[in-house]
Amino acid sequence: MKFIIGIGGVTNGGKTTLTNSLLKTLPNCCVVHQDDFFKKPDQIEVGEDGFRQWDVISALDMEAMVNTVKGWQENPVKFARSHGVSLSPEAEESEKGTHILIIEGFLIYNYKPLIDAFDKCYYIDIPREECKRRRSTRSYTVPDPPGLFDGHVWPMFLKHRNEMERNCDSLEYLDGTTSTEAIYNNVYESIQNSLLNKS
Ligand SMILES: Nc1ncnc2c1ncn2[C@@H]1O[C@H](COP(=O)(O)OP(=O)(O)OP(=O)(O)O)[C@@H](O)[C@H]1O
Ligand SMILES: NC(=O)c1ccc[n+]([C@@H]2O[C@H](CO)[C@@H](O)[C@H]2O)c1
Repeated sequence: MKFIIGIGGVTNGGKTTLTNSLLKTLPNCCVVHQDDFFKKPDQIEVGEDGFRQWDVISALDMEAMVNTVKGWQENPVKFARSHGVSLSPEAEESEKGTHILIIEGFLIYNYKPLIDAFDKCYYIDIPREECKRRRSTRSYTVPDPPGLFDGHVWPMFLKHRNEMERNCDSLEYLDGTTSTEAIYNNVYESIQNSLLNKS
């Protein structure tokens, strides 16, 4: 059985933290991080507002991301091996066993060719001020210029959140201000229930 889990949500909501905990405990579990598909800085458009437009879908090579997901769907055993993920003896025999893929990122529900792939769609939310506070402690490969959060990151987040709600009808919202343990326990239990129902 193949099972694809989406961990979406606002920047700094805790997607990577949750994903890393799930990767440690879910069996035969691979991951695709949307941030790995950002285009190079010189390919990112500069908007009328003067900011490089990082928080839009065209900043990402989504075709390459979808192809990576297809690679896992076609041969999860080969994908796991080439990404250093160890498999249970049962899962080593291709069609036997359960293979899980986590797709993690801030715009994973805003690209139509990806939406149908998900068996489960989680979405982590945090309030604006908490998001701004957490973001100010982070350092990305390209540091945020002054004013980026208020001028680009948050307005784009609001736009995409509306768009996503129109695209997806099976989102499960998670409160990213609760403890990392509480979020993990909640999601782990929900995944176990879904796996039981699918098998
Ligand atoms: N439940 C939580 N409570 C408080 N802080 C948290 C929680 N989860 C994550 N954090 C903190 O928030 C910051 C962002 O976490 P993380 O990298 O997991 O978010 P993200 O959603 O993957 O962000 P991005 O998409 O911008 O990379 C980190 O400093 C992390 O330690
Ligand atoms: N990973 C990167 O290359 C990069 C560069 C510049 C900005 N970002 C930010 O990452 C967040 C998504 O995780 C977005 O809010 C981008 O602004 C990422």
